[in-house]
Amino acid sequence: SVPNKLLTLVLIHQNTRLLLGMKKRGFGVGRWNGFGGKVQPGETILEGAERELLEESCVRAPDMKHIGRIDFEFVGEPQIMEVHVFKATEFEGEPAETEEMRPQWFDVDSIPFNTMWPDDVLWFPLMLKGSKFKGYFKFEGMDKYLEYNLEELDQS
Ligand SMILES: NNC(=O)c1cnc2ccc(F)cc2c1N
Repeated sequence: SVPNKLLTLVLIHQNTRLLLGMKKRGFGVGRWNGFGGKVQPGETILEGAERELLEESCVRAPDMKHIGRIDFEFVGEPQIMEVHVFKATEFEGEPAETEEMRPQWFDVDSIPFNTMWPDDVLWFPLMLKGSKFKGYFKFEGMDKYLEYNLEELDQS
């Protein structure tokens, strides 16, 4: 009974384009991803998301909204990774490369799923269409999930 590890993930979705970053080091290195990371003690999940977005991409997105939560379990690890997903449409500044991330715009019809986490292809459509969602994936290693569930939540 270990408390979940709180993480954030921010996607900037502007009309037909999506901002992703190539992770240059650390967890998920070599994959295109949204921006985010660990929530620090004393900050809210939203504050953590805003901080990580700025640190990793050099932009701010004051209109970001919480759109989902996905819990990731890894076989053999007691701590569940609780990822809170946020989406923004507006941003301030210019996306710029940092030590962590190389940002790039992708058309929503050509998202590079083959160089992303394998679960993204399942829930990105929900994120792109504006649904709220809750998911769970059990991973064995970094490239394969053994089980999952994913549900769209009522907006009402
Ligand atoms: N954009 N997708 C993610 O950020 C993502 C996807 N899958 C994961 C699976 C296990 C994990 F620990 C983290 C992620 C994750 N951050």
